[in-house]
Amino acid sequence: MTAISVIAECAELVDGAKQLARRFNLPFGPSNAPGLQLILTVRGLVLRDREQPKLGDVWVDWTGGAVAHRRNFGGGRGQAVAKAVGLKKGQTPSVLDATAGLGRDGMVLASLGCQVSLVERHPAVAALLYDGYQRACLDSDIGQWITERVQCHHGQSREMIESLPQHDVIYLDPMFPHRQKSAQIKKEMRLFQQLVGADEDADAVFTVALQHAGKRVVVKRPDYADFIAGQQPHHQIVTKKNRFDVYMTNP
Ligand SMILES: C[S@@+](CC[C@H](N)C(=O)[O-])C[C@H]1O[C@@H](n2cnc3c(N)ncnc32)[C@H](O)[C@@H]1O
Repeated sequence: MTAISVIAECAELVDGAKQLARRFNLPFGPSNAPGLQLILTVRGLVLRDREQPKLGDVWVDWTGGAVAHRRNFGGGRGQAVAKAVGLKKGQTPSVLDATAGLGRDGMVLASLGCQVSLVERHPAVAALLYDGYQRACLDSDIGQWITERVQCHHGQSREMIESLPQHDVIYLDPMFPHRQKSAQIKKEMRLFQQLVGADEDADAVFTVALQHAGKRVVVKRPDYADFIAGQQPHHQIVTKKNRFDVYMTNP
């Protein structure tokens, strides 16, 4: 795993940054530590590569930017991810997003009315996710429904799937090696890949998900990827770059 340390942007944030480091079991400081840094700033928690600052910062912002744009103009229930989980008029399934990452897909589903449990195992990604969640809960536009519909969990999804109450849908979007040359991959995604690496246990998580999902398991894959665990889905929703393989648990 890439080395990562937590630091504060200014003296007033040092206590908060130390608390965060303890909560996610990450080292605090020093400010010149090599590798990646989680920096607590006045606008929120950001991930930065000290040696490659041009890659920019990664953070979770559900109130503005691309996530808000997708929420407002992304196509609502017509979006592929919504169709894949079975969102229809009068049907808003509960979703356990077992590979939450920065929570973008989960957020789309919550904005459309689903109860969403986000599960993320990587401590730095989970810290970014919690930070974005806490800020979103306080937002005057989206805070109320975020608080009512979204829960964040830090842990291994196999364990969380077994311990959380049953959800209608288990959603999986494991990291998949990119086919493009690295220069073509979005800078943010490069930083994220460097941090998280490959999700080698995806097939095992899928097997547990099939045993526990109330209605279906949905797996997001790049268009060139094989089926997860070599298993043919019951149906697929295909977009330009991705597909959503849908496995019904009671076909
Ligand atoms: C491709 S990203 C997901 C992106 C996400 N769908 C989004 O919209 O932001 C995959 C994430 O799943 C997490 N992950 C993979 N396997 C996991 C597991 N078994 N338990 C918990 N988290 C897992 C990885 O750490 C990574 O952050």
